[in-house]
Amino acid sequence: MIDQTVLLLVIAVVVLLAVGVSAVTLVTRRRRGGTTTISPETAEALQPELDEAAPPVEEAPAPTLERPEPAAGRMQRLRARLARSGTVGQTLLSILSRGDLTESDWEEIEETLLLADVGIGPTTELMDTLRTRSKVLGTTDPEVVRGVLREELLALVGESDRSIATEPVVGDDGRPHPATVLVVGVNGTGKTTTVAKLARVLVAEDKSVVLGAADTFRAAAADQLSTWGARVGVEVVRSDREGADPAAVAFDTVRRGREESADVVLVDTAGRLQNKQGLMDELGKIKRVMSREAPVSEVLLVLDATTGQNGMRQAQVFADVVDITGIVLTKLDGTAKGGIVVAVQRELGVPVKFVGLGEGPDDLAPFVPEEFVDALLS
Ligand SMILES: Nc1nc2c(ncn2[C@@H]2O[C@H](COP(=O)(O)OP(=O)(O)OP(=O)(O)O)[C@@H](O)[C@H]2O)c(=O)[nH]1
Repeated sequence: MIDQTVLLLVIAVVVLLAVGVSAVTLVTRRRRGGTTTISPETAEALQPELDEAAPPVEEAPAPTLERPEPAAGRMQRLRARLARSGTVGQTLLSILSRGDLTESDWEEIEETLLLADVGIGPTTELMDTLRTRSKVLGTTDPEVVRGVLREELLALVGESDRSIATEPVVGDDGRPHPATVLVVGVNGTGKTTTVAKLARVLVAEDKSVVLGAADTFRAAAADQLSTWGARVGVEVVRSDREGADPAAVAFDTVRRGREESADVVLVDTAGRLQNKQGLMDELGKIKRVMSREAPVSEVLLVLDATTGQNGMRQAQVFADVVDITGIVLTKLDGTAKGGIVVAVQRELGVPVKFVGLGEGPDDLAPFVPEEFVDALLS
């Protein structure tokens, strides 16, 4: 009898100990954030202890994704930011409206154009056509003069395909791959912010996008891109190691884009001075390595509009290393040197596709020549 009681007591102690150990293990695992699978019976038996031991886990609210502003019409919205560039248009209008222009008036026109960074070639061209047309017209009517100047400035900016590749294409291997866009330029021109802003433009067009943080010199650049990406639900491929091979990150980004069947892959690169041969060679390598996974559809050169002729020299070297297919002219807000739009297109033979008009997330506008010229003359 006593034996039976002792036996029952021992069994009760063992069961209690087993329940206690399971409860402690489960609580510890929950606190580490891991997961485990237990039977429904055990879960039921443990529930009271668990409820007491661990406070209910509060679900983090799902982040609300931003809906970026559609790209169309942005230049119109941001037109006031071109006010400083507009001084060139205003000055030309006032000189041309004087009538019977003297040589000193023409010199003033020339100086205005050169100061606005239009460049020598395009300036001479515009002067010639304006001389001819003003003689033929023989009028000082401000509206007529404005019309002539508008036409000639538009001709100078020129027509071009300013779209960027955003459609997946079928590769030589018969598999589809995303449009891939490599973004390059010297330090501080606004590459990282441009990549982020471009992602927003694409998201606004319902494109799926993967970003690559191949600026591995500056950890902050990858953080910056990740933050911007998270705001619109765009994945960012990056390396945990500072100074990692940027070509490897670029390659992984394209591969990830393929796995995800993304429409577009955008790759940010570190700023590099055009006279550092090693860094320029590295850029060539990034492009080559990316191409192993999918041909590079687009190379965008980001130029700071405020750097004038120096920017032009950079552009030429970049164009020699990686075929540039388009220019993004940043910081066009707050500069009187809007003429760089004309000069850079002429010099490189590739169009300005986007312009940066501020630091806000949607302050990147597709470049529309008519809206640009109208802003200069308003
Ligand atoms: N006003 C104005 N500022 C801009 C524009 N685009 C970029 N910026 C600013 O320029 C600064 C540099 O931008 P980043 O995107 O970090 O430049 P980055 O080329 O990636 O820099 P590195 O990686 O160091 O070469 C930031 O303060 C941006 O907000 C623009 O269109 N207008």
